[in-house]
Amino acid sequence: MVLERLSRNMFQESKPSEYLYSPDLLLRLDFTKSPAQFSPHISAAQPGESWMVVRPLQRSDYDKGFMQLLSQLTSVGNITRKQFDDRFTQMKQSGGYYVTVIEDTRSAKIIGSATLTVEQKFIHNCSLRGRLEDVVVNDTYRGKQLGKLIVVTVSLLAQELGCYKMSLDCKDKLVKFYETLGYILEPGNSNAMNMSFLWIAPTEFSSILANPGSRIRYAILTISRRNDRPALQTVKPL
Ligand SMILES: CC(=O)SCCNC(=O)CCNC(=O)[C@H](O)C(C)(C)COP(=O)(O)OP(=O)(O)OC[C@H]1O[C@@H](n2cnc3c(N)ncnc32)[C@H](O)[C@@H]1OP(=O)(O)O
Repeated sequence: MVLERLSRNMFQESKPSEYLYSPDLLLRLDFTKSPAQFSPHISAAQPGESWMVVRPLQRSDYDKGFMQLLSQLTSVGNITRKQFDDRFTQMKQSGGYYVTVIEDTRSAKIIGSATLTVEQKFIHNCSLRGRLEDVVVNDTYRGKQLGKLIVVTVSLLAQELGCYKMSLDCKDKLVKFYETLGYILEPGNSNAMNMSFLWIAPTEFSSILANPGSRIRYAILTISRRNDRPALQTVKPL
């Protein structure tokens, strides 16, 4: 019955759109395996409202506010439909990308998203490791368990796909949130370290050259081209 409903929600689109990965994978998730407490109980198959569906990203989600949702998490840039389409195709072809969303089907808007990426390893007998990325819930829908729902969904998906562990980076204030979902700060092994490379889109690049020092207080020392895009390779604070 539940599976029937989820399948119906997933396929009942007036114009079917391509999924990033098979929606069947989400039908197999067993929410009783998660330590997360839901009150009332909800799951990917039964998100608690008839107008809500948890599913893989679709190509048509560009028109359902997916990029606008991501902009509540971090800077996104002006992504054109072609850029979105190309990236969707690359993610699908490479495998290992499980961008999962929650849609409000009343407004045809994406209201939550989280990404599982699966790394293939040689260690631990050619194991798989999951990484949780880009978790966001639309600000008008927060506090209704949707953050928990989307994180638990992709975490169980990682387990279903055979990952031996799942990791994430987050701000200090979110540690408690993730702890309630089964993530653990391991003593002596919980430092996130980053080396940031400042990539810059061609349009932003020209605007910085036109207005040196206006938005970014760095001097450009060398410029390289990578993936056919100009990029700052070395920067020095002014
Ligand atoms: C790996 C990563 O991507 S880290 C990046 C996380 N994303 C962001 O910071 C983007 C902006 N924030 C958001 O989109 C949302 O606030 C989210 C995704 C963090 C949480 O979404 P919500 O739908 O509000 O979460 P949900 O309703 O499931 O809340 C679950 C619990 O976490 C707590 N919680 C939620 N957000 C926060 C927060 N920002 N700080 C502290 N606690 C929080 C809630 O109080 C709730 O606690 P309770 O179960 O005791 O009532």
